[in-house]
Amino acid sequence: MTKLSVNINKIATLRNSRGGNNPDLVKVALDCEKFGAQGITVHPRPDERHIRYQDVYDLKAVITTELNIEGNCTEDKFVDLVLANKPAQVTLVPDADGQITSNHGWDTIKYRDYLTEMVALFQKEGIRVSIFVDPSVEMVEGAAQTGTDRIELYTEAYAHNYFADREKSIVTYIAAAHHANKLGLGINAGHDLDLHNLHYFAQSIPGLLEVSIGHALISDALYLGLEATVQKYLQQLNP
Ligand SMILES: CC(=O)[C@@H](O)[C@H](O)COP(=O)(O)O
Ligand SMILES: NCC(=O)COP(=O)(O)O
Repeated sequence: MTKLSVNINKIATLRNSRGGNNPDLVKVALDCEKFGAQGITVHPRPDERHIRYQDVYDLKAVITTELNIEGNCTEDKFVDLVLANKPAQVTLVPDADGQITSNHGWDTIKYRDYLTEMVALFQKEGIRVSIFVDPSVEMVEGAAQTGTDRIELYTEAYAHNYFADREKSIVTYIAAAHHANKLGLGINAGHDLDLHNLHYFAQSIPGLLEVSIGHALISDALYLGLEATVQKYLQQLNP
């Protein structure tokens, strides 16, 4: 079974646009869980333009499914936040300053020693670690050498090319997934997955444990409502 972790960054973006607490981020997270989501993902960024550091404490106190905190572990504030909250999972994403959204995975070969240290630091606290990577056998190989529990395949390229040629767009992901399975790494995936491209991705990737989805899911909820939307995504994953 592939789990759905709902990324609620966009709810925080909407809330922050008026300075109050509408929509209520914690309530949305609890509702996502009530509607069937098996996890909540947040990706705090240093400028706190959506998820604020305090949000992570507030969420950790109440959610009952897995909390997945994504972000850049070269930021001390991020590392401290993760260690203080001890989520079920931390996903290490190599964001550059001022980046609009995530746009590449870690170079797990160049930064292998650094990542090995970070993985050990989080694992020592009982936190499962996932490293965000491009769909490349070499990057999966490098990730395995860090001791990480999982990788998260960066799916922007797949999503972008899905309508032009879905068979071609998934080739590198299948190869990366086979290699991860061979090395005993768990597989997560995310970025720009939506109701069009999710089912084909989930059925094509062997051993896909979790997807984290935010932008499209929250956008769909404007039309369909949050409950129906979460259920539609769950249906695409595990028909
Ligand atoms: C790692 C990843 O692909 C997502 O977390 C994405 O970066 C969401 O972040 P934003 O909501 O800031 O775009
Ligand atoms: N890890 C990917 C994620 O959390 C959500 O990405 P997106 O669906 O907002 O593109």
